[in-house]
Amino acid sequence: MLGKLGKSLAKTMKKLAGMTIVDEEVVKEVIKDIQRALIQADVNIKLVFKLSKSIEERALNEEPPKGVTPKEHIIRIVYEEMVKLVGETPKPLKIDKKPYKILFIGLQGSGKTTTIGKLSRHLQKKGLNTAIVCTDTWRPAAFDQLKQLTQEINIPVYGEPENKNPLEIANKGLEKFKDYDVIIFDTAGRHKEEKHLLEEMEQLSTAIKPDETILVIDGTIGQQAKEQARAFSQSTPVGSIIVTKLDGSAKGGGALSAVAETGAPIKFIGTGEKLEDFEVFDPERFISRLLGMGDIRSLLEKAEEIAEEQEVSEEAVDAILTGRFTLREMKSQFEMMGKMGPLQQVINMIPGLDKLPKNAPDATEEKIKKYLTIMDSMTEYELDHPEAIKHSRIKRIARGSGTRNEDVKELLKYYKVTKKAMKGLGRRNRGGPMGQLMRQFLR
Ligand SMILES: Nc1nc2c(ncn2[C@@H]2O[C@H](COP(=O)(O)OP(=O)(O)OP(=O)(O)O)[C@@H](O)[C@H]2O)c(=O)[nH]1
Repeated sequence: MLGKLGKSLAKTMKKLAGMTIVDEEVVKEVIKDIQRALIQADVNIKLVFKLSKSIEERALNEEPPKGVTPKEHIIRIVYEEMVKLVGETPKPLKIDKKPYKILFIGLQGSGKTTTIGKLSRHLQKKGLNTAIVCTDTWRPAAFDQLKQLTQEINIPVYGEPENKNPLEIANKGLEKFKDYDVIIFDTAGRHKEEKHLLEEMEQLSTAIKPDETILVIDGTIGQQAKEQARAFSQSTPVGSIIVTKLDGSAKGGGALSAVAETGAPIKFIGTGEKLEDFEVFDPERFISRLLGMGDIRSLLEKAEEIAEEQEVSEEAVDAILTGRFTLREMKSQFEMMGKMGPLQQVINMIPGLDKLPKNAPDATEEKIKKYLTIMDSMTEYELDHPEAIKHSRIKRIARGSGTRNEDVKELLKYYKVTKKAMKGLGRRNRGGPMGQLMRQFLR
């Protein structure tokens, strides 16, 4: 898969391995490497600069969401920007009528005939009855090539190597295969003049009335793919594109990005000479493989989960700012602690609360864990009414949580001090600077 580009990008991403803070130097170095790799892959220089600018801006300015490491954050940005470069959402081929007619166009040698064999196998595997019509009158051997390619998979091919009229062949084929689910039309890839080739495509398109016109582009031509896509789409409306020969091609990245730039969706890619060297093009999957990361999905899911948890923390902030601060709120704060950093650090950021650590017991990670265990042994009533927790309840809670009475008392003391310090906040405007600050630190 785009061998060299993939290798160098995967190597580049490894540079991020030890990064614990967003290190500007490392980010710049990584961007330089990406630039170099993409330019070598013949990606248009303007696109490369646009991409590196967005990566740099986002990497240095966007705060990593809590719970996402700086390394994961940068990988995610690189990944998202690279996906944009090749088209974002996958556009699958939808076979929604019968017979579904697909017209294949593309220059000679682009891999058109081979790709027709590949697609017919792909559709057949999906349970669709597929047939092929060969209208290439310029290269009579194309018919034999198709027959040979599809022999072992039992797909019928219609053609008349002696007939010089492609429209006639197309119509006959259409009639012959009218009961099939899909009919694929192969066309000529050359003419005496390119102009005539495009005219022939136009005529065929009018006669066949295809449900989909697929342009096959040779991935080794790099960014020239853009011009080719334009030229064809001017004579025949091109529905989608298949980029071939991405195996081992140094310029595949250029071809893919150039095509994506025209807005025509890339539906499949060819990755070898054999019928099975063919895959549905999914920009996200493609880029994760290129960056050498199989687990990018889970990384994105993690970021989404954290975003959801942030919504919960907003609720907690609202509760506090409206003056409600029971053990329940404190518990939910503790539960979010893992995502927010140590309480001490959080508290130190709030003006007015900075005095708290001096007379409050330290809230270390370990203590927070213990406090959570203790609160798990409390009843709903106790969580909502901390003032009701006296002697016998303390004893029961300590026993239930496997802690000592002193631990429960320490937790209650911690709660009281915190509540006192928070009291002043409640009366202030929720949208005021204090509210905003609270929201920020809980984010
Ligand atoms: N490595 C590699 N080779 C491919 C791929 N697709 C096609 N080829 C090769 O490219 C060459 C040209 O492919 P064809 O399918 O004959 O090309 P065509 O576009 O049909 O050519 P015309 O019939 O002359 O228009 C053949 O040698 C194929 O084996 C691919 O994805 N990877």
